[in-house]
Amino acid sequence: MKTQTDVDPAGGHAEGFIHLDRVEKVFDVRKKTGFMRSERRQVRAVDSISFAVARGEMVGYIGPNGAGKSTTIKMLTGILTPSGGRLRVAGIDPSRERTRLAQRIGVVFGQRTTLWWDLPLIDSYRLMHRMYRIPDARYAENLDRCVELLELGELLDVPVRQLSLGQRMRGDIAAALLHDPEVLYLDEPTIGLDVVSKAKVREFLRHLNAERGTTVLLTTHDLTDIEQLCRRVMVIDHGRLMYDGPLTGLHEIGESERTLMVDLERELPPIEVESARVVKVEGPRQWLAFPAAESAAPLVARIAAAYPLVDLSVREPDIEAVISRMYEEKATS
Ligand SMILES: Nc1ncnc2c1ncn2[C@@H]1O[C@H](COP(=O)(O)OP(=O)(O)OP(=O)(O)O)[C@@H](O)[C@H]1O
Repeated sequence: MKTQTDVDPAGGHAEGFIHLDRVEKVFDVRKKTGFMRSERRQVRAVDSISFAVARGEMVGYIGPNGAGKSTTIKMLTGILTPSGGRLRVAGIDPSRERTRLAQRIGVVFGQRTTLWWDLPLIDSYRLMHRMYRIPDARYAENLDRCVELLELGELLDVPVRQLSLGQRMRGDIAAALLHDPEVLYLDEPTIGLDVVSKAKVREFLRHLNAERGTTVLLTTHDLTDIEQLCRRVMVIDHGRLMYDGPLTGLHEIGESERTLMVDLERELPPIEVESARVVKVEGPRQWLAFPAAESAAPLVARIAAAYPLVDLSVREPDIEAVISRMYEEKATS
């Protein structure tokens, strides 16, 4: 399997800024097997995973439900202790020095908030200012930057429970960055957001990574997040690392397909065009599947030249489909 390693400026291989060496996490679970009876079972949530992420990289960490993504992130923050292997973040062993590490990392869980529900947004930030003992000047500078880039100005005095999901998510991202962390873990930061909010979050993360060199590990079910933000993606399934490389390579391995949705001026028979096939027609709207590794631009040009095209959009394949194709490929090779 292809693995990227960290290369130090002197030219040799150095330990990654985030470094996992055969890390494991096994949970002991009790399963009821009858009245007053239960059985002990072990769940291997993370199974001998090794990877290195260099400082300043923005990496996608994807996989189906229950694959082991959140467990990995919890070990990287020190919330969970690995059952085996070696793990370091910025040279720190997270489970041994959780408090020291907290000063250097930021975490955003899309499904949960770290903000105080009943307080205005700004009060949560003030509390974090104290909790993290952020020097006043640095706090003011970081807050100003986040307020500007995440468009939070009008929201600072609004209680968190009154914010929309997209506003709350931007508020949470700012909260994770007030203490200037070198690493940001994002677990589903765009889940449930509308198109405009997703675009704002992605734009901000791109800016953060480019301007501040923040190392980002991004967990998502939305492959568009990965496509727009990460040059490198790691795929985990059943606790094991299945792939580590560029997203295009993943599409090639899985021979996955993207979908082009086109709106025509009127109802027409299925479009006939090279390297794509119509999979659905509904009135003047048609859906075409085409290889995910190919650019959509020449396909769109061919359709526009031959058909009365009004509008279009491209949808990425879902992660589950890509991964099941990877398995099919393995089974037949
Ligand atoms: N505290 C726990 N006790 C027992 N089993 C757990 C615990 N936490 C996670 N697991 C199990 O470990 C496996 C991996 O779970 P994990 O939450 O890491 O997956 P995930 O990839 O984050 O999934 P999702 O995308 O659904 O959030 C699952 O089988 C889950 O049931």
